[in-house]
Amino acid sequence: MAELVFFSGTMDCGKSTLALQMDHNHRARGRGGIRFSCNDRAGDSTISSRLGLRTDAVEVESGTDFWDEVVVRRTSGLRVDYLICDEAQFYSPSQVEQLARVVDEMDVDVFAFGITSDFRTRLFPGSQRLIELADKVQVLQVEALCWCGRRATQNARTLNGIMVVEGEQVMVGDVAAADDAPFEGVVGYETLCRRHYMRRVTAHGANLMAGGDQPLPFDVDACLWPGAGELPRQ
Ligand SMILES: Nc1ncnc2c1ncn2[C@@H]1O[C@H](COP(=O)(O)OP(=O)(O)O)[C@@H](O)[C@H]1O
Ligand SMILES: Cc1cn([C@H]2C[C@H](O)[C@@H](COP(=O)(O)O)O2)c(=O)[nH]c1=O
Repeated sequence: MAELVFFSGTMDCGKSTLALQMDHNHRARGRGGIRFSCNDRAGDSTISSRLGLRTDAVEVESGTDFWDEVVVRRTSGLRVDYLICDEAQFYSPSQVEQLARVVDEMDVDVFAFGITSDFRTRLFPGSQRLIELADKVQVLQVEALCWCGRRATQNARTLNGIMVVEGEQVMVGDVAAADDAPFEGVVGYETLCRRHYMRRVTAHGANLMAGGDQPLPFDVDACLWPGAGELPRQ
């Protein structure tokens, strides 16, 4: 029996890598699938992994109807046994409902991959609907880490390395490597543990507080930015 599975986690925990691996494994056994993505960092109509893999995909737009996408291919004789749905946090709730219908009424497996919550810790509407409807929600085994070494559970948005809590929900961007200096005016992301998210301490902020010459991690938990410790307002 087909299933709707949501593989979820923070940014940079290996979701797109797993999406490409699952597609490869199913295809290698003769199954037919369609790859979808939405707003991938590498550009439209692409699934890209930070491990270096990159494959073409159908770009999901606001008018995309997953039911029609499967029907059109099956009608023209193509085999569709499964869908790979990357960046699924950006799909609309009604598109997620279409995915559930494709599973139940066409017996197509749907493997969806996406981040659960946004830079304000709020669920993306697409992720919320997936959590509500999925047969299984699987948290990825590879843990993204906070600069302090704890498991990262939050995706912070940064500007010049400083965490921001105001802005549009959707802003395509990437996480920086630990030794990259934050670029002037560039919006980025950083995975943080809840404690450092709540206190708004990014790696850059922690380095500044440590005087810049002390290797991380160190104990900055007594040092707080003004406003840190408050939950970001909606
Ligand atoms: N140079 C590297 N060597 C080994 N693993 C890497 C390297 N760069 C990235 N990775 C792995 O790739 C993961 C990110 O994979 P990716 O599929 O792009 O994540 P996601 O789609 O969840 O944002 C990292 O957590 C890390 O495990
Ligand atoms: C937290 C957050 C993230 N995004 C964007 C940034 C990236 O383009 C994607 C996540 O991609 P990944 O493959 O999981 O790294 O989402 C956003 O638009 N808004 C946010 O709040």
